[in-house]
Amino acid sequence: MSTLQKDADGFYTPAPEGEAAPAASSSAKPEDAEEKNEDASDLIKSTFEVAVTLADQQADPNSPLFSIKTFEELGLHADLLKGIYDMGFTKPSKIQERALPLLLKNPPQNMIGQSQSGTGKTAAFVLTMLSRINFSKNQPQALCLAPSRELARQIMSVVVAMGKFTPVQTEYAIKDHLPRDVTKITAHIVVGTPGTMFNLVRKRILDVSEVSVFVLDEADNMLDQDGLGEQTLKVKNALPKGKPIQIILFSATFPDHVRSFASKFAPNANKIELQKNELSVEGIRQFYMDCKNEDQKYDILVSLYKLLTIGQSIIFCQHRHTADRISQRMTAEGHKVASLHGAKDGAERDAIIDNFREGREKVLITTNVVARGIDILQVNMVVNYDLPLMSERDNYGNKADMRPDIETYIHRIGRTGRFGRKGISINFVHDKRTWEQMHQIEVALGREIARIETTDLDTMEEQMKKHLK
Ligand SMILES: Nc1ncnc2c1ncn2[C@@H]1O[C@H](COP(=O)(O)OP(=O)(O)OP(=O)(O)O)[C@@H](O)[C@H]1O
Repeated sequence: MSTLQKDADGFYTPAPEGEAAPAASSSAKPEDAEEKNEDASDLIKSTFEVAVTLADQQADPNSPLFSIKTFEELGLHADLLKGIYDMGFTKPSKIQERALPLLLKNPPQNMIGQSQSGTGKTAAFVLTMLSRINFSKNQPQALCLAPSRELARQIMSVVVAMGKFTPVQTEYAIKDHLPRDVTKITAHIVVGTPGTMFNLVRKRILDVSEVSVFVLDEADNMLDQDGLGEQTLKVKNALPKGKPIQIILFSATFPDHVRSFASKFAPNANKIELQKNELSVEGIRQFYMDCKNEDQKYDILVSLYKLLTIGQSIIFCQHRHTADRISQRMTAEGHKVASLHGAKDGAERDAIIDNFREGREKVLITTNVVARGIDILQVNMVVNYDLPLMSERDNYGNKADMRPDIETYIHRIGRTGRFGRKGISINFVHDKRTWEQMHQIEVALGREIARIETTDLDTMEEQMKKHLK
């Protein structure tokens, strides 16, 4: 069992002996030393460290329940354990080790949990929702919000898989999903996007009087005042007052400007936080290519096609019209690519992501709509055709893309390198401004982004094969 000590800032960190090595020493491990037949949990063992702050100052961090090493130690119902093992999970990942004992404790406590992309946050909150349902009541008891329908559908697939041996009933709160004449949702767990979830509450189709768990996945995005924050807050404000509701916020990123709002949204939460220099996983090797101009970005993307299809790849553009334009052009030139963005209708979006998930499409050209949360293990390459930028208002109040959006960058590249796997990201830069924006990202993350000559695809292929091996 891990031994924890309190540091000067009041964070609990593992004592030096026994526990996992911190990031610096684990990065010194030669890549080749990775054993090929380790089980999946071993792959992500000790690649990062988290700081845990307990809301309850009296809690004993040395208690055996503070961090678990097996799912059995959680005292879960046998049907849930069966679900976990049926999914092929043998032991908890680091975030699950740390978060689950705190999440499952009674009386329930709020949680603000941060861990890198692809490290198993979903299972932590899904297991919490499932373990808090009273299956004899046919009423919604747990709500989960995500920023996109694609992510809501993926989370639901985890609820269904993990709850396979339980009588759990589920429902979506995503656009155009429920039949128009529906009057009442009786499912135990409802997963969806904030606008649709609020509409269902407002129309009294979704009765929230029995809700006891409220989860925000990609919480920093869900609380962002310029984006989904308003709708998310409306859902929260509709929840019953004077009744304890466990609020759970998870993300790989919590930028400073949302941290204080998150603490108000989930008061007295137990907190699990990453260090600033540990925000991206080590398995993702980052490159950039210096393109002559915008036009050459397209030519280079086409020349990369063979590499893009070695496994699966996601190409991120800043705007929908760019994603459409390059996918139409590539298709016309005989390449097989799919494009996905928020202007397509729900059914089409579902079909596109399902085709990609099943491997029927190998290259997905998209926008930030799938930057967060999407978990497709075969994706080994991410291309930032356009770097992610923050929209800011210019002097005339018009929206202009300016500063690099560090959080979105972390989430975008995190679509590869899932759960200890290896991945590659390539950024296209084409002038001084885009190079500087990329450099700011490099500095913020403290990880090298290596240059690859645009003409040197052989080196790229070599590097890629070596890294992904
Ligand atoms: N204990 C475990 N053992 C084996 N595989 C696991 C375990 N926990 C999670 N996984 C797998 O790891 C992958 C990544 O998990 P998940 O999608 O929950 O990551 P995440 O932390 O939510 O990432 P992101 O920040 O990108 O949303 C999934 O394919 C999941 O099935």
